Amino acid sequence: MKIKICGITDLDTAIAAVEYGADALGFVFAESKRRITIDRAKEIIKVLPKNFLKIGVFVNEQKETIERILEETEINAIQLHGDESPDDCAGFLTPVIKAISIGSAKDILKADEYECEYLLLDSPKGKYRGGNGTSFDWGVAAGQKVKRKKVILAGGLTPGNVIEAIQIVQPYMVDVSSGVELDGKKDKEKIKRFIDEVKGRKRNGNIQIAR
Ligand SMILES: O=C(O)c1ccccc1NCC(=O)[C@H](O)[C@H](O)COP(=O)(O)O
Repeated sequence: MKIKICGITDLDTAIAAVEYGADALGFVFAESKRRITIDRAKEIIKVLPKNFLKIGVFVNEQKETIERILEETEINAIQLHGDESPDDCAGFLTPVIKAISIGSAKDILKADEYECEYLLLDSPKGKYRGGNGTSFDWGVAAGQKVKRKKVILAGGLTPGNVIEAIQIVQPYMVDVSSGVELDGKKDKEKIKRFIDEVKGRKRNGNIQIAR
């Protein structure tokens, strides 16, 4: 099971998350309380391992802007978290994650229209387009076959609920932001607890992972 920690804004947290065992970090370039500047992202990314998965999160952004940020920052995957069409998601040289808000099972079927490598299932949009700390009904996504795509589960995950969510949805990766924060800031202790839970470091028994 892979783990993405999203909404990284400082080097200390980024390094800690990598050391604890995160597989991917997300940097939000859209309107958000976690928005990061290109310069700050560059400072963090240059310290991270070259092949580590560094994901830029965008909402309805111009393709040229995304490509410029990719070039400047060495971000190596993009997450499109707005109303991007299948055409908007095509033609990038880096892997694309399309985020879909899940209200009902038919929302997952929309995914078939997209040719991207990853599909991120998130709760319906709140004030910003993501990172709202609310979950959707995981039962809706249980056992859904998403053709040719790796599923990333997001939305309201915490160290306390992530194992149940994994058991129900059986994703390829889990993604967390609010659930590893304290007073609106990333909290290293919570990040460690989240990662330890998912990696099974403090648990007895096995969880069945299908993908
Ligand atoms: O995190 C944000 O502030 C954000 C703002 C605008 C678009 C996307 C955003 N985050 C995307 C993510 O991948 C989050 O990790 C995902 O929505 C889950 O967030 P949370 O429910 O807070 O764990």
